[in-house]
Amino acid sequence: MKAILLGSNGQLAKEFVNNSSNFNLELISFSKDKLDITNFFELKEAIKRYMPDVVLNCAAYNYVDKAESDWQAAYRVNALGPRNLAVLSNEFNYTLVHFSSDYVFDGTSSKPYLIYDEPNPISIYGRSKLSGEREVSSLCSKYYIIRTSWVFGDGPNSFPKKLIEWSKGKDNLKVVCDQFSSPTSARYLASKTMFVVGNMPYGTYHITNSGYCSRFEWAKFIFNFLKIDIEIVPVSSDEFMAPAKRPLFSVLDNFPLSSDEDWKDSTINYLSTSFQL
Ligand SMILES: NC(=O)C1=CN([C@@H]2O[C@H](COP(=O)(O)OP(=O)(O)OC[C@H]3O[C@@H](n4cnc5c(N)ncnc54)[C@H](OP(=O)(O)O)[C@@H]3O)[C@@H](O)[C@H]2O)C=CC1
Ligand SMILES: Cc1cn([C@H]2C[C@H](O)[C@@H](COP(=O)(O)OP(=O)(O)O[C@H]3O[C@@H](C)C(=O)[C@@H](O)[C@H]3O)O2)c(=O)[nH]c1=O
Repeated sequence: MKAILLGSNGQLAKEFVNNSSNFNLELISFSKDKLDITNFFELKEAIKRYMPDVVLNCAAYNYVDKAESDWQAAYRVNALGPRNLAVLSNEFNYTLVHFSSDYVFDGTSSKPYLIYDEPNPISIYGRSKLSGEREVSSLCSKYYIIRTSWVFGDGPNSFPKKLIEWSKGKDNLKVVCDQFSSPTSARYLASKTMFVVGNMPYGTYHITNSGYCSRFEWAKFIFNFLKIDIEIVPVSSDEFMAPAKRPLFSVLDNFPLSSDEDWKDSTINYLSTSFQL
């Protein structure tokens, strides 16, 4: 299967690139510098040139706090970019694989969100991602929208890597204990996405690792496993006065898919390879 991948320097993108032969993908990948998804004409040229069967859109504006002020950039990348890709999917007949977020939900539910539950984002980032979903589902027919949560993988932007940075030079670290979701490894997400593309009808899916935890529990798990001696102090989200509100409970029910790998196993695999234990 010939595929174009966009946003190739991201966490998820790297998993597709590194495992392309296992996934049977003849992959042509572009970083933001080489191909910007907000540039319709350059996108069209690339699509016309390579005529892919599939486009994997791993490009996104993921700066949740910054999006509150820099909202035009968030909508440009997370909504107008997917619009370009959806329009071109109709013209060139490729399947569009687009990724979205648990942050499209408001987090007030007491049970995991189904694909049929009504989104109600509470941040600009969440609204921009929901707008991207709507562009894709309304403008093209051959699409997969895949929502996921708390992705960790290669690169400095994953929560585990941020925790290590935040903890440097400290003997205690405050971590929020009132936000719950499923940490999801980029590796698992890429491989389950390929299963969906090969086996499931078009539409919207939830793909996450199984189980869930608070950010506090996840942090404790990570520092324990890495044997880093630091006190992790549970605090409420209010204590950080972050510009963007986060959903408090954004666990995604993977129905009708199964979720085959627990977040703890994925976290251990990731820590063992990323920190060369
Ligand atoms: N990370 C997470 O916790 C979660 C992510 N998701 C979604 O999953 C998908 C993959 O996320 P993840 O791998 O973590 O993302 P990353 O932030 O790791 O990677 C996104 C990539 O997109 C690039 N990019 C930004 N703007 C453009 C543009 N205009 N054109 C082309 N490329 C661009 C970025 O480049 P640069 O860095 O140079 O800007 C970056 O390399 C995204 O859709 C994301 O919204 C959903 C839930 C959770
Ligand atoms: C600095 C600091 C922050 N925090 C908290 C505040 C805030 O709730 C959270 C911020 O961490 P992050 O920046 O990783 O979180 P955030 O950017 O909100 O992560 C989200 O990213 C987007 C892309 C998604 O789609 C979501 O699924 C989710 O992964 O961490 C602590 O608990 N302790 C600290 O010392």
